[in-house]
Amino acid sequence: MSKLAEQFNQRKNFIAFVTANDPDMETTVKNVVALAEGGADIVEIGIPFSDPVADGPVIQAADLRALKDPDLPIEKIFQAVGEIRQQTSVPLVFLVYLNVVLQYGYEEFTRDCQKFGVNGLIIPDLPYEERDELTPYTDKYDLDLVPLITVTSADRIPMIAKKASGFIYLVSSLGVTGQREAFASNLAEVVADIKEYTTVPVAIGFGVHTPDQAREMTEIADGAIIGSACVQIVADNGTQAPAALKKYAQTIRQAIDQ
Ligand SMILES: O=P(O)(O)OC[C@@H](O)[C@@H](O)c1c[nH]c2ccccc12
Repeated sequence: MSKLAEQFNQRKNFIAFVTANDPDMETTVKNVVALAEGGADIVEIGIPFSDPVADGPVIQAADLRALKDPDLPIEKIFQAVGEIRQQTSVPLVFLVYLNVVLQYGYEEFTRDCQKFGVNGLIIPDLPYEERDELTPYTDKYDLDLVPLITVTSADRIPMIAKKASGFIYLVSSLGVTGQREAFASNLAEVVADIKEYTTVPVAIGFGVHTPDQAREMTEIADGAIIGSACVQIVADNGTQAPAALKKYAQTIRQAIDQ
């Protein structure tokens, strides 16, 4: 079983997200470790990208902060992962746009993911139809390629679910990443539908930010994903973010476990 999927055996998962190099790489390393210490089960690390089409204002702003280093070399992000790995075994997933992977090279990128200790990839702009161009490499280097399912992709669920690995990322509602007050009303049905086709765990993200919402999502599914709320804490606290993130993670953990 994959390390990501295995992580869901113990308890409902809290999956946190931070953008790499926001505000700098040293803080990113500390942020990921702090989130794990606070109770995050999996951490997504966003690779900053100049045209993050699926992202709302909070993560777009983080990408801008991260990219003030004009040519942020991906190697620097891999090195940071190596440093994180010396401090925690928390499963790590890269949230990366396809162009970044293409530029670096499918073989090289997936190889380095394995080498430095990344467990999976989420590629929001990878069309399902092109998934198989990458799976020879993700299989070779033992990485999970986490698919996204939207609440409107009902007829595609069987096809996507059958090929999923790690976990399935269920998008809570239409639109870009960022905080929302309301989610699609049929989330529980979509989860039930997915579970007819696979035993791969399902986590819900997009718009989750309060402890109550996190709990609500883990009642419906196997995990809750929180991105923009974590990134906003980084925006507000800069290099002091690790302590603030740890505290936030503890409140989410408590709400999920209660
Ligand atoms: O920010 P939110 O609304 O909490 O959603 C999670 C999300 O940030 C994270 O998983 C993510 C960041 N960038 C993305 C792009 C596409 C899909 C998902 C993501």
